[in-house]
Amino acid sequence: MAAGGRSVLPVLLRWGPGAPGLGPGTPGLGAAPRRHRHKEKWAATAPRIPATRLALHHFDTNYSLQLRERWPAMRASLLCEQKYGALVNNFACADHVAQELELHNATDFVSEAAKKAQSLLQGSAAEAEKGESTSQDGPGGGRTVTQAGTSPLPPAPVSSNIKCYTFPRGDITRFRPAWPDTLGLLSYYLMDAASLLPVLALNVQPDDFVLDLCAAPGGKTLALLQTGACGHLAANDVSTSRTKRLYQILNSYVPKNVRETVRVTSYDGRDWAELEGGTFHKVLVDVPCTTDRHSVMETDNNIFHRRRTKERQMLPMLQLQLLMAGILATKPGGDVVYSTCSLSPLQNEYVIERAIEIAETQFNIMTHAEDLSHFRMLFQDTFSFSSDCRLGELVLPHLTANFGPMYFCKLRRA
Ligand SMILES: C[S@@+](CC[C@H](N)C(=O)[O-])C[C@H]1O[C@@H](n2cnc3c(N)ncnc32)[C@H](O)[C@@H]1O
Repeated sequence: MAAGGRSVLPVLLRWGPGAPGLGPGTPGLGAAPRRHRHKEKWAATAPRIPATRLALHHFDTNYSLQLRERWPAMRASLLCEQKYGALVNNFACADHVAQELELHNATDFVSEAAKKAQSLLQGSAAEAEKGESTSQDGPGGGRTVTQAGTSPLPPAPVSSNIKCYTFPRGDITRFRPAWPDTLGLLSYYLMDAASLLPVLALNVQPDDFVLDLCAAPGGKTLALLQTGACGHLAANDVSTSRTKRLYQILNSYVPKNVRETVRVTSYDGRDWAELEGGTFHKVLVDVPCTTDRHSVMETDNNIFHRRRTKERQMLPMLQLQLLMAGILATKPGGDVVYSTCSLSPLQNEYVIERAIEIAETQFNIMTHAEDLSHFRMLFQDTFSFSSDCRLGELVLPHLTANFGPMYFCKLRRA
């Protein structure tokens, strides 16, 4: 591969704030700062509006157009306490953990989905068999075969090594903090349960080489390790302070002999392909985004702070560059999962579409977005999904299932 993440920069730059659809007032990105003669005086005397209010105003403007009558309920959900899932730590001696969680009426939504997938698979196999025998036995059998052939495709199986407990819809019980086992490893990790979906979509297979390009603080890295399937895991994050949190998570949840196999780095992910192009079977690109829920609730590290306007406007560009680096880091035939925790199509489907186009036109790499609609079917008891996504899937915050937002899309490199 001649060109890496950075060398594609001139091409990608055309997709900056000056490009159509990303300029001032563009839905999802907010207005660019305006030059004003009295700006300094204005800035000195204007009342400080908290970043959380700026975020809410921005979302009200854009998401009310995008989501229409569904926005008020989603807005209320974003402003309410979010739900968590308890990712069970398979490395801890935690035999009784599942029992205790089940005693409190929590269920492992991953194994529930796996059971559902299994019964759907058996159902469609039986249907196909029935269709076949009818076609052989009776008159007009050809028609019956066609009917059996049009039944929905069976869903792909779900990794059963990952276990994550959630309380049922409408139940807002909180998990108690995790406790250490005799070796000091914590029993479970509390996270937005929707964050597991990109990891499940990656579908890590035994001995896969896996790259987690934007890994810190490490919830998804930990989930990837729980599969027990990674032949090699590289966890990278440009931020050294956030990488320290990744180390803390590894130290608290993963035994020494396993964490020593994880390669932790702090490179700018956009440069990855220059370092190691085409080497990974599976790549997770969980990009920085407007973190919609955090932005309306927390003042700290808020991307809607006025001094971060430019950074926020450049997010889709950074996301695209990271996704391109992820595609270039993947082996032919390998998979990339891209994810954000934003509702904005500019950070979701548009980034995917542009990446597919650039991979083809600039690098002669063909990629296609995989159909993940079976996720909607398998996980509908736990999450509320959008039905409007052109590519990938989007978990919508809902008052009875207050997870997400979480967008994820899987690209297969030809
Ligand atoms: C959404 S967070 C990742 C969360 C993480 N995957 C998890 O599950 O805990 C996005 C991360 O991207 C990192 N990041 C931002 N720019 C980056 C870059 N150019 N290269 C690599 N990482 C970057 C940020 O430091 C941040 O930790």
